[in-house]
Amino acid sequence: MEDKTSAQLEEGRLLFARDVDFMRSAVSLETLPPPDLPEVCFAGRSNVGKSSLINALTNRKGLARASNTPGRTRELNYFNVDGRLFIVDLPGFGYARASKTDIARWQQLTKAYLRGRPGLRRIFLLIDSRHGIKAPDIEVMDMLDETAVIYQLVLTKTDKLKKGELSKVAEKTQSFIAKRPAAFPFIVHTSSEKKEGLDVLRAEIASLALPSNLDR
Ligand SMILES: Nc1nc2c(ncn2[C@@H]2O[C@H](COP(=O)(O)OP(=O)(O)OP(=O)(O)O)[C@@H](O)[C@H]2O)c(=O)[nH]1
Ligand SMILES: [Mg+2]
Repeated sequence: MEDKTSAQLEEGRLLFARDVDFMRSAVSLETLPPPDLPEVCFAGRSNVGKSSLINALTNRKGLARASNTPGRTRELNYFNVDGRLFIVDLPGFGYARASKTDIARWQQLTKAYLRGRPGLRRIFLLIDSRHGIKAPDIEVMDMLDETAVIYQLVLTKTDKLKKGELSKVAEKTQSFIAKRPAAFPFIVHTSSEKKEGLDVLRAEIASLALPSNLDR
């Protein structure tokens, strides 16, 4: 994991200490908000912990709807962080308890979004640390490697693993992305449950946001 300076960590903490508001749910590319701010999104297989991580980062339990049932998030949910950045909670891929038509529609929307959204500064691709990188993740990375948007891997639910197990997964994941052209070279380890790795992720996100009012 990347070392952040104390100034970077502080910048991240300050950003997330400010207002974070749910903005809108979009079910089509036409209903996305105008791309007026830089944005980052949380992508990953169903149930990997995208919504929980947004709640943990913002310290707001019910902000993004998390659930035990895979396929909980079905729209692109926009959050406005202090007027400086959008965070987008994406529907998961790889599973959904819904009709085939619905699944196809969500996935088409998500893919179109990931490929062509103006203002999208980084895709955080979440990987369940218990499972590691799976075929559907590779499919998404293949697609992203063809685009100019950088994606960064985030290992989630690290509280479920013993230290030794986690270092093995981390090592494997790190060597996997070393060969990927659009992958950000550092992975982040997080536990929303134990609130670990959040400050590093906050700092990374803050580095992509507009400068704060004070600096503007
Ligand atoms: N132990 C543990 N469980 C977690 C963690 N993060 C999420 N979970 C659990 O994993 C399940 C799925 O979490 P969500 O945040 O809803 O996952 P998601 O990726 O948003 O799922 P979809 O919206 O279906 O794509 C929930 O039961 C969470 O409580 C974590 O850090 N540790
Ligand atoms: Mg979700």
